[in-house]
Amino acid sequence: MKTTEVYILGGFLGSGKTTLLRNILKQESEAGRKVAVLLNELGSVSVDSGLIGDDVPLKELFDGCICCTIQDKLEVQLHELLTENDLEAVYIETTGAAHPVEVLDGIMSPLFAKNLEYKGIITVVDLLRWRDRDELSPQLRQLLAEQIHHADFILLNKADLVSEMEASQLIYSIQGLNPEAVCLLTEYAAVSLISLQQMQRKQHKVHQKLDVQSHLHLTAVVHTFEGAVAQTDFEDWLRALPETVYRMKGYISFTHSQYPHLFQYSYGMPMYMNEMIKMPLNIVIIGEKLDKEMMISQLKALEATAAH
Ligand SMILES: Nc1nc2c(ncn2[C@@H]2O[C@H](COP(=O)(O)OP(=O)(O)OP(=O)(O)O)[C@@H](O)[C@H]2O)c(=O)[nH]1
Repeated sequence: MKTTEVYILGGFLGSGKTTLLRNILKQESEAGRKVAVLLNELGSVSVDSGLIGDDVPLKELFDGCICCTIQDKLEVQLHELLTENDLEAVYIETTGAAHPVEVLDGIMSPLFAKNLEYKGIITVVDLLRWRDRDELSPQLRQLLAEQIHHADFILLNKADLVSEMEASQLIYSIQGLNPEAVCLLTEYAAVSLISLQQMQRKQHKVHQKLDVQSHLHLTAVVHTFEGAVAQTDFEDWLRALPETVYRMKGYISFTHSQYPHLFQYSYGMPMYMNEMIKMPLNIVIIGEKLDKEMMISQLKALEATAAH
């Protein structure tokens, strides 16, 4: 399997995600790249899939939001898409009510994390809704703010519906929540594919200038264990992790048992399940401000200690 780029399209209900997706697919098709789409709809009738051409492999996830109910299904469908098609990129349109951490968690499976190049989160913001955010419930306002905070690329959409003066005030407030993301004022989510493809490179440049610690965006670190580790050492390592590690999952082999354990970690709580077969010993770590090199070298050190 070759490496496939993965983009997450997020943003509140009605902000313009489908409009963006259609726009991207048109450009992808013109560029001759083979891409697929994962659509997540709330409810069980597909509305958006009719908008996508027949030549684009498509999987739909019904009845629930990627984050809450159907992560396992998402994993299977993504796996099928990746193995059945030689894909350049996968676009995942999330329900407007999805939290970015949960979505990234849903796609970063230890089974195929190595075949994915996670490019980032593109958030579409409806400028009218953002202007009138005080009318929303505190929970929804919080979700909108989180979607902006975690984005790597923000489309300030429906610019035609606000005045220039309003637009500049709204941009200012959005950049305040996420100074590092690329912000673009758009009408009907008109954005060039090239600028989306470059988003990581741009970020990278910014990082070099700034302190690595000030990096705000969600990161997924993937490590493959070569051997077993001692459970007590591993748990010491867990306890010392920063609070910005939100999720971990993977297969881990402990020195005391023959088969690996499925390991899940969510906001500080580890959970283990016995596996009865050999699994690839990949572990995925999701969080903010993660020091990838340091984490991997710490995990390697645990393996080295166990091997002696
Ligand atoms: N005026 C205006 N309307 C827009 C713009 N972008 C999208 N729309 C319209 O807004 C509506 C919602 O757009 P969608 O692309 O379906 O939004 P969505 O985020 O996919 O919506 P959900 O799937 O319900 O979450 C559609 O009627 C679009 O035509 C824009 O820039 N300006």
